[in-house]
Amino acid sequence: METLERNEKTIKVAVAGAKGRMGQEVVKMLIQDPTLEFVVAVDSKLHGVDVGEAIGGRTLGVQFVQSVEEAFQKYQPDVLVDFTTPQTVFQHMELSLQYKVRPVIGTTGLSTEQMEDLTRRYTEAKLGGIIAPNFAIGAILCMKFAAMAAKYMPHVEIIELHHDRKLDAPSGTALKTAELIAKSRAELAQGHPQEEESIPGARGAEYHGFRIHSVRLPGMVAHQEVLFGATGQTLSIRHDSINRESFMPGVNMAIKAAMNMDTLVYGLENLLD
Ligand SMILES: NC(=O)C1=CN([C@@H]2O[C@H](COP(=O)(O)OP(=O)(O)OC[C@H]3O[C@@H](n4cnc5c(N)ncnc54)[C@H](OP(=O)(O)O)[C@@H]3O)[C@@H](O)[C@H]2O)C=CC1
Ligand SMILES: O=C(O)C1=N[C@H](C(=O)O)C[C@H](O)C1
Repeated sequence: METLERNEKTIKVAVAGAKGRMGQEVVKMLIQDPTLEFVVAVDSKLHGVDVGEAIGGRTLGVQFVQSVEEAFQKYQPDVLVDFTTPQTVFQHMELSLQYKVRPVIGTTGLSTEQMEDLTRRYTEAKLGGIIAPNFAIGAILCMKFAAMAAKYMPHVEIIELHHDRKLDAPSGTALKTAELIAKSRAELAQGHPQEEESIPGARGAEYHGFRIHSVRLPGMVAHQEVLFGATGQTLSIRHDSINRESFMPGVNMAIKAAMNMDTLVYGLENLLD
């Protein structure tokens, strides 16, 4: 049986959601980086099964355990990478805090209140970690460019497009983009004041006076277009992730950065600037 080499100087990483679309990419990335040690994965239905075999690759000598708590108790990882569901991620972050395991969270769908609560508690505990709604560098640039443009072209709508297995809407990326736009543009109610929807939802979700539209279709991965309008001109800023490898340099960077941080940050841009 082929097994991963163990090295005391590496960063020990646990993965929650390793059987999922993103989790499988994370596993591939971890086993290619000799400075990272993939020690355990979490999946309640697959406990005891080798992760490599479960995701259709070579045997890795790393097994699934039933819960994040079991992973922490048995393997004492330095970092938890989480790509699970909006319903489970908050509890995983509470356990990370309790066991002092640094979280690298890609899972979207945490509420603003949950995020504020976690940020306060992690800061008090001086435990570093990151919640990033998008780990692709192009998506971060899309958000930044959109925030810059909104200052000069405040009429804006966001269209985000994803695969049809996605649970949350709007996407975490669209929400973060919207937050940045709302901060940089003057408050403005867009569209015709007497506008009416003949089919409810036709104009999308309203956020601080502008609209967010969510498209879900098979064949899509992760895409976002931010559209601006002004007299006689429009501007479109678009990002496309055409595969899930696009997120991996960001996840790799976050794992390493988390080891040297003592606060919880929201957004990959916090590690870049
Ligand atoms: N930040 C970023 O750059 C990106 C973030 N995402 C986000 O990542 C998340 C996952 O996306 P994706 O990989 O497509 O989703 P998937 O549904 O493919 O994967 C989620 C995985 O989590 C597992 N899971 C569910 N509950 C638990 C639990 N309590 N403990 C351990 N594992 C659990 C699921 O197992 P089972 O099916 O057996 O329940 C599944 O294998 C989403 O929130 C998505 O928005 C996605 C892409 C990029
Ligand atoms: O579910 C996805 O796939 C993605 N989710 C994240 C989000 O909600 O923004 C990041 C990326 O868009 C892919």
